[in-house]
Amino acid sequence: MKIKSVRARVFEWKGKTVPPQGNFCSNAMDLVYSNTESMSTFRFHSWTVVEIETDDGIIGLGNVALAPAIAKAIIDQYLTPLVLGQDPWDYEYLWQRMYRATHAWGRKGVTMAAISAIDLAIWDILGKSVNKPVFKLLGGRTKEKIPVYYSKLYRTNLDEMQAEAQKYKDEGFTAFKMRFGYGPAHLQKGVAENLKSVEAIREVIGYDNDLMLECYMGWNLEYAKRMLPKLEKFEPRWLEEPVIADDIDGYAELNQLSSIPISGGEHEFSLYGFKQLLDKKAVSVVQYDTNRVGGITAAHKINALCEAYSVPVIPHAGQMHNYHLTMSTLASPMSEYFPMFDVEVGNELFYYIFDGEPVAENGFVQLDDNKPGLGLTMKTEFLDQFNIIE
Ligand SMILES: O=C(O)[C@H](O)[C@H](O)[C@@H](O)CO
Ligand SMILES: [Mg+2]
Repeated sequence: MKIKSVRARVFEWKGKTVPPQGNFCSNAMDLVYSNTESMSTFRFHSWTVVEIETDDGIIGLGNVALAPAIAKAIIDQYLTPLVLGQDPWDYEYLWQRMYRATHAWGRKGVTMAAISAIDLAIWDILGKSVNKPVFKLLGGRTKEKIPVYYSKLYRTNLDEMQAEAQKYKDEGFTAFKMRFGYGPAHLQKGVAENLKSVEAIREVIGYDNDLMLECYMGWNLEYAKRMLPKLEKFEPRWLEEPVIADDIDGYAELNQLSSIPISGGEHEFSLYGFKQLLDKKAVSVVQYDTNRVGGITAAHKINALCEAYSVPVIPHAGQMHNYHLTMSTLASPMSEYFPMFDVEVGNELFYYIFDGEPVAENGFVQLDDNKPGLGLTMKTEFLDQFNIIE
C-alpha cells in the first residue's frame, strides 16, 4: 500500500456564531490587553481537514484546529512531499521524516499540529486497511466505555452558570469543568468574582461530583500562589493551565504548593515536551490533544511515559482522535467532552465537519468495535455554512 495523494482543506465557518461575551474565560492575553481585545484572541472558527488517499483507494481523515491556514501551508509545502509514495504502515519512519525535516523551525506549535493531522489520517488508513478501530491497534478496549467530564461553564452571570451545571448534572454527568473569568489584571474584585463562581457551581453539583477549574493560561505564578489556598476548600479535581505553557518551573512550583493538582499539556508538544513536564513534576494530569501533540504516533508514546510516571492522561477536547487514545490505555481514566452547541469559541466546530463523534450518555461515551479507523466521515449537513479553501 502506498500514499497516492494528500489533500488539505481549510473549513472556514461562515454560519451563525454566538461568541461568549465579556470575561468568559481568563486567557494569556488578559495581561497585555484590556478585556475586549483579549477575548477576541479566543476564536477557533476554522479547521483544516486532511484526506490522504492510498493506491488501493483507502481515504484516511486527519484534522488540525490550531492556525488551520498555516497548518495547511506547512502540509502542502513541506509534509506532503515527505509522505507521497510511502507505505502508511511505516508510520514511525514517516513521523520521524516529518519531525526531522521541519526540526529547524518546527518541533512545537503549528508545525507539530500539522504533523499531527497527517499522522491521524495515516492511522485512520491503517485501521481501515485491517477493518479495525484505531484503539484496537493501540492496545484494545481497556474500558467498557469512556467516562467523560462536561466542559464549558464559561464565566457569565452566576444564575446562568448554575442553570447550565444543573442541566448537565440532570443529564448524568458527574464531573464538570468551569472557566474562571478573572486574573491578575482584575485585582481583588476579580479574586472575589472567581471564588464566587466556584462556590456557585459547588452549590449545584455538591461534593459528590468532580469539579475542574480552567484558567487557560490567564494567570501568573504570583496570582496563582495567592489563589490556590483560597480554592482548596472547594476540593477541585485540578486547576488547569494557571500560567503560560513555557513557565514550566512555575507549573512545578504550583504543583507542589497545595493539595490541588495542577493540570496542563494542551499547549505542549511531542514526547520530549511531556518528558520535561513529567521530569519536573510540573503537572499531575497530562492533557495533550492528539491533533496537536504529534498525532497518534506521539500520543501513544506519551501514554506509555505517563503510565511509567503514574500521571493520568485526560486528553483535551474529547473528539474521536483523543477517544481512541483514552480507550486503549489504563493510564487514561477519562476524557473531556464538549456537547454540540451553536458555534461559540469553536471547540464545537468538530461536530459540524465530521459525522461519527459519539454523544455522551449519562457521563460516558462509547466507541464501536466494528467501526474501522478513527470512525469518522465527512458531514454534508453544514457544508453550505463553510468557506472551503483548497
Ligand atoms: O481545556 C479546554 O477545553 C480548553 O482550554 C478549551 O479548548 C478552551 O476553549 C478554553 O475553554
Ligand atoms: Mg484547557
